[in-house]
Amino acid sequence: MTARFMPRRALLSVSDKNGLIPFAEKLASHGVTLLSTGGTAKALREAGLEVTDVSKVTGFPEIMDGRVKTLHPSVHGGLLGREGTDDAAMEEHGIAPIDLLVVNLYPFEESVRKGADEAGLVETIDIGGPAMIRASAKNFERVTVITDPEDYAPLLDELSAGGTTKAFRKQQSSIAYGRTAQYDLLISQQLHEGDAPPRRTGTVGRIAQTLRYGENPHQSSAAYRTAEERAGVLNAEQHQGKELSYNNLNDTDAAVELAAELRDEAAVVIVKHANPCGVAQGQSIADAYKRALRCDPVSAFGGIIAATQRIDRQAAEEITKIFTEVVIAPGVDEDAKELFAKKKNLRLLTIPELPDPAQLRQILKPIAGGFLHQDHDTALFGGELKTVTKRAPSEQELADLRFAFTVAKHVKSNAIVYAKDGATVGIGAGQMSRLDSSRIAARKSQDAAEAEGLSEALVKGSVVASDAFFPFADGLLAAADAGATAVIQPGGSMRDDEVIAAADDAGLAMVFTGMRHFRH
Ligand SMILES: NC(=O)c1ncn([C@@H]2O[C@H](COP(=O)(O)O)[C@@H](O)[C@H]2O)c1NC=O
Repeated sequence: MTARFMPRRALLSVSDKNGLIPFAEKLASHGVTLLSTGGTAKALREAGLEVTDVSKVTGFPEIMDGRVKTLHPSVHGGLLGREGTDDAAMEEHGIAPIDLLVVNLYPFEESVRKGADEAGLVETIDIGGPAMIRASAKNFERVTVITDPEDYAPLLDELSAGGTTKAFRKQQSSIAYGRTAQYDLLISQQLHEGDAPPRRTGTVGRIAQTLRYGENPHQSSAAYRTAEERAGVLNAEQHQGKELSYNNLNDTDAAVELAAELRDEAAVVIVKHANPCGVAQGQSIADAYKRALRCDPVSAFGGIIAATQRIDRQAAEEITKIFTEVVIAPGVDEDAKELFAKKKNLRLLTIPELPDPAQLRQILKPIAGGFLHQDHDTALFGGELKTVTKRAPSEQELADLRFAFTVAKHVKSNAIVYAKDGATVGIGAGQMSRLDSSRIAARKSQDAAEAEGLSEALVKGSVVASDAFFPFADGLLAAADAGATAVIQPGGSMRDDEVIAAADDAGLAMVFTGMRHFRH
């Protein structure tokens, strides 16, 4: 039989007091004596529970606005003392064991979300709480530590079964160290200043969802939420459809990030395998969708759609004409929902707002023995756009160039994006040569035109964006041959002069952005 241990004395010190009273009542009904800190003790007392103030145990008042309340040998000795090993020391110093610690920390994460100033952040750094959590978690042989209110019920189940098992205590200890690690990491990141990378970093998330599998069925997987709680797919409300898979989450995230950059207009992004395969602005979401779909209707089948505005019935009518895996938008009209409901396999998600791209923070990429860290790619241009050809782009070309470059930033490198009238008309992604990306984008545009029965490819009279400079004139000439009239690229190649001369010979207008956007 599994040995169970019934706690006799518990210390409760919680910032989040949700569920505290019924939980404490049950503890008391199991004969557990309650100790508590100021605010928690007050709440318990007001509910009619018998509770001893920690200051009685320490013989010391809570001082410095709560900065020091539980930091005392009577508390830490009570949590750390080993049964059998430390009995004499405890007796000598009059320390009574504490068998159960229930703590949730000062709401530092909330202060970050609310944009608290430095003083506000500092005052919500919990010191005594993590110290007690770590002490108790070390002593899981005897002590149970609860750091999440969601574990109140499982603990009470244990007590009803006669007490906690070692397995339960050890599991809670593991949860507790994960909690303090997450808390301290966020504090460290918030205090970091300057452009130099932090000495230590990483990411600690809290499990949001166990996924059926990872990218492939033989890979186990889960999704984790970090403390940022940024608007996005992990915080979206799902209205219908099966659970999101790993690939759905990854693709939807890519779609939302690009949609966020276009959020000032009605726009639609269609993503497949984390690459956009059709992006367009329009008079409405329905219009934008139809224009985005034209770019590559074959790839769009089974795609992920992100819209920048509410989806109405008209848009839903268009979207439901082909099979789509996920639709995400900042709202969906009721009559549109009715249409989507007929497509049982479509996952429909809403988010209150699209995230502000400037708020994105770090990117971590695991590699053997560690990981790479970089800031998010939040900017678009390095400064003013520079016209480098004899001919300057027209106003319409300029608008399309900006749009195409924004899309190219979100296409896996090498990225070539053709656009016309605020819609992509050819996208070449992920090739090892820029020339191949250019050719693939033009060919896809030809295919799309043929599917529509048009005599010429959609790229005729378009503009073209390249995520990095054209190292040779060949990629640029391929774009000109395909029918592009203007080019946007970062510039900076050793052969810029040759590329500019080729552009002039072909009658192209070309602008340099001064900023590259590799994406791998
Ligand atoms: N300073 C201390 O010794 C200390 N001991 C516990 N706390 C925190 O005080 C909070 C509870 O305070 P109260 O019971 O007064 O509402 C908990 O979040 C707990 O983690 C402390 N506060 C901050 O460090």
